[in-house]
Order: sequence, then C-alpha cells, then structure tokens
Amino acid sequence: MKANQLSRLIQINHVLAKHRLDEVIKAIHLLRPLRYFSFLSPHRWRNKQSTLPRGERLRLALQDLGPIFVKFGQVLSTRRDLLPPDIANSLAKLQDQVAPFPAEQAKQLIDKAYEAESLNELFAHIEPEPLASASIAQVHAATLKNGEQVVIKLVRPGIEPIIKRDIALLYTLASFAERYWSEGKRLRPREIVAELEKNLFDELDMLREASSASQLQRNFEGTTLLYVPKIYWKLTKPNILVQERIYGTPISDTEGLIAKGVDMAKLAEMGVEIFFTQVFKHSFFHADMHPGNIMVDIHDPKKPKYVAVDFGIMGTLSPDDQRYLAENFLAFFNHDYRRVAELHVQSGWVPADTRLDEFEAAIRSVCEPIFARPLKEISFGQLLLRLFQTARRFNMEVQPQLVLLQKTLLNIEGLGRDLYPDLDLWKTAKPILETWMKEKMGWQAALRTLQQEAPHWAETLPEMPRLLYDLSKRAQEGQFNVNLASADIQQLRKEIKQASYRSAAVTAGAAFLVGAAVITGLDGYATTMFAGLPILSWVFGLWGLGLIYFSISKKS
Ligand SMILES: Nc1ncnc2c1ncn2[C@@H]1O[C@H](COP(=O)(O)OP(=O)(O)OP(=O)(O)O)[C@@H](O)[C@H]1O
Repeated sequence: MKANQLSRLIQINHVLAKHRLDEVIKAIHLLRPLRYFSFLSPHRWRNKQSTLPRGERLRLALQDLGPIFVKFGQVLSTRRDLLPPDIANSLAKLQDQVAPFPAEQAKQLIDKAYEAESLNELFAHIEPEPLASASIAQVHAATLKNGEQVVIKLVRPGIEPIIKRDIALLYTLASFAERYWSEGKRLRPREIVAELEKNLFDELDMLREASSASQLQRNFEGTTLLYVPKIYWKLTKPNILVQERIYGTPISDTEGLIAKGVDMAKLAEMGVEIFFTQVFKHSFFHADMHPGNIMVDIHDPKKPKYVAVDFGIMGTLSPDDQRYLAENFLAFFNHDYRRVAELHVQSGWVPADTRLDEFEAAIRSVCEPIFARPLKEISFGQLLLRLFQTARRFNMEVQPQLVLLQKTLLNIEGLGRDLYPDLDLWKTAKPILETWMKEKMGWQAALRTLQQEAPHWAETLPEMPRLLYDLSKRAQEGQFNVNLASADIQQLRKEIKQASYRSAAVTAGAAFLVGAAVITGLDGYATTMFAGLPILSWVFGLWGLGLIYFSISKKS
C-alpha cells in the first residue's frame, strides 16, 4: 500500500471518528488497527458525545468522504426494508441535498463555458442558488432567452482527482482481498472496482449523459410509461448539461401522490415494467434509479407517467446474459429449481463439474420457505442475498457485468415497495419475460433474423461465384506448390491438390445450395424488395448441385 493510500485510510478513520461513528470503525476490519489514530483527533475530545442522531452522523460522514461514499449512501437509502427508518431517512438526503459548492464557483464555471457565446444572449436568468445537489453535480434552474425553463447541471469542480484517489485505494484493497482472503478470487473484487471506475468516470462526461438521455428518449417515444426531458445540445458542454426543467411530483412523496388520487398499485407495477422493458427489450437501462432521480407526471392522476433524470450511469447486457437472466427469472417464477441449477452451469456462473442435484436442492431450500410467505413479506433483495450465500458453497463467481443490474433491481424493488407494499414483482415481470422469450427464441425470431440478413445476402451472394472461383483456383495453383524431389512426395502433393480441389468444389456447391435455400425461405417482403431473388435461387441451386456432382465424379 502506497503512503498516500495509507494516509487516505487514516483520513477516513478520522472523519468517522469526528462524527463519533466509533461502532462503524470497530466493525470495519481494516480500520480497527487504525482506531488509535482517532484518539489523536481534536474532534474526538471536543465532541465527546455528539448531539446528532446516528443517521445524521452517518450522512455527514459520507458527505465529507466524497462522491463514492455519497453513492454508497444513496444505494443504502433505497432499502428501507433492510435499514432502520431513522438511518434510511437521513441517508435519503444524499439523493439531492448534498452540501453544494459556492454560488461564486458555479458562476465562474458557467462564465468560462460560454465565454465564446455571450451568456446574456443565451440565458434570460440563472438562479444563483442550486435547485438540488448530489454526488457528482449540482443543478441550477434557469430561463432561456426564448422563455423556456431549463436546468443547468454543473459537474462539481475538482471531483476527478478525488474519485481517482479513492478508486486507487479500492484497487489496492481489492488486490489485498484477492491475495489474502479465501473468498477473494470468487468475488472478483478487482473487476468490480474496474466496473465502478468506468461508471464513475462516464458519469463525469455530460456529453455522454446527454447522448444516453437522447437514446432513452427514443426507446420510450410514444409510450405512456416514461418521459425523458429534452436535451439542449447546443448549450451542453463536457462539464455542463442543459436540460428541460421538470416539475413532476417526487416519487418519494407518497403522501402527496395518494392525496392527488394516484393509483399506487399501478404506479409501482409501471416501475417494474419500465425496468424489465429497459433490460430485456432495449438492453439499455437507467442504472441510478434512486428516488431523487425519479418524478411522476400526475396531470392525469389516473394515468401517471414516470419522468427520469440523471442518465450518468446506464447499463447494457450481452444477448447471452440477457437470455440466461430471462430464463433464470422464469425458472424461479415457476419454482423450477432444476432449470435454475442447469442455467447456472451452462452460463459458466458455477464450475462445470458442479453436482446439479446438490445445487438444485440447495436453491430449493433457500427459495421454498421464502415463497411460502405472504407476498408483501417476500423481499427479492433478501432472496438474492440468501442465494449468493448458497452459491458461495458452490464456488459461484461474482459476475461484474451483472452487478449494476443487481443494484438497480434492488433499487426498483425498494422503490416499488415504498409505493405499494403489496407489490407482486413476479406477477408484473412474468408476462414481460414470457413475451420477450417468445420473441427472441421462437421460430418468428429465426424468421426475423433471416429477414434482417436479407439485404446482406443480396449484397454478398452476387460476389460468391467469383470468390469461390478464386478460392478453388488458388487451391489448384499455389497453396500446395512445394518443390520436392521424392516421387512419393510428388504423388502426395498431387493427391492433396486433388483433395483440396474437390473439397473447395464441395464447399462451393454446399454454399450455393445454402444460398438457394435461404433465398427460397425469405418471406414475401424480402422477395418483393428484390424481384430477381426467385431466379437467383434457381441459378444458385443448380450451380451448387453441379459443383458437387463434378467433385464427386472427379473422385471416382
Ligand atoms: N431536468 C430536471 N428538472 C428538475 N430537477 C432536476 C432535473 N435534473 C436534475 N434535477 C434535480 O437535481 C438533482 C441532482 O441531479 P442529478 O441526479 O442529475 O445529479 P448527480 O450528481 O448526477 O446525482 P447522483 O448523485 O444521483 O448521481 C436530481 O436528483 C433532481 O432532484
């Protein structure tokens, strides 16, 4: 561990001591040896007994420690089912009430960004006090010259070196964990830190955030589920985002939503639907879904609509991960634990030599008692934790690419339960997943892929005869042209040449036959687009058969 990292650890210890979080210091193994340093802190002697409640002390400590710690507090705050209410309430302030940087500094940032354009020509008014401030940025309300209401999101100045320093410390701790902790390899801490690092640095780039907002906006265009505020591209800079101002009701204001007659069960189900649609249909999901970033448009309380802000962390999944996850969810919903165990082996999440019957039994013993409870008592978060404990016995490796998804899923469930305690996550998610599986795995999916590939085939097939002719010519001429004197080797050379000629001809013939089959299988849409396809199909078919016949007759 480098000297600056050790000094950061001492500083963390000092901040915790300053806020009299002695219990936290004792609970963290790494800080235990450093606890004596806190006796040197003047705060410790001054604040013998802090008058602030424990939740507030924790919030202030996380705020003092910087953006990574604030993010950690935001995630914790969404799990009211796992935390005492006083702590959850205090930590919720980290979602949009972190201490702001001074108004003068905000003004300097704005002046510098728009010095080329005249500030007065762009904005009619900029509110000096921030509307909200969170881990990475603070947001100021403003009015454009044309009267449109916007917000200006300013990245906190000097935040990058702070994040770099803490990420470096996390890498060192992760290396220690991998080397000296029995669980270190399985949990893949270095890869998880790498994932966190990528997400945090992406979050600092406002042009990237603006692009993500535009993509999400397109994905939900024309739906009644989610609204994404408009981006003002011309005013957006690498450290400044200008966006339409939203006046919705904060999702955390459940009393206000109920008082206005919003159907809370529907609202909670819509949240789940938005999440699963993003993950499976679009493979592009908002991965910072804490309540500070979600508002509800209740112009018509019977038809509420979600409004999202903060597109700094977006997640995607590979088609393979999507398929394994969807199948896993469905197998869980259907209590098919054998399938869950099989999927874990097939995807490589547990070692290939795992005993399926033992793994299945272990999963069953975690899930059955939980599924037997009334719905409102089932916590998906707790179920996941129990499953992870079980998986540990079977050497399941943590999948860094799924960590963001798991975090978001926990947020969504926490949010949904706050809105409507009887929320049945399974009931809402199951039909979405079933439809997705049908679309992705059924014969319609195969047909659609063929249809998508049609333009490519139409482009490539005319080139095939020439390519195949070149290939067979090259095989005939140069590839095996080794000059050796021995008669045996000469004979061998002749045979190899003939064999390669024949196999090239068979390959070419097969390729033409496949081409003919593909063209014949295209549906009406593609054949109308390319009127010559049926004729091409016949030509290719006959050509293919001819080549194969030619190569076989050569052999005999
Ligand atoms: N378009 C908007 N209209 C109104 N309020 C907004 C808008 N965008 C952001 N806000 C408010 O500003 C807060 C902070 O903005 P944002 O979440 O984008 O900052 P951040 O530092 O990236 O936050 P986080 O810590 O969640 O990553 C939001 O929680 C929200 O309350």
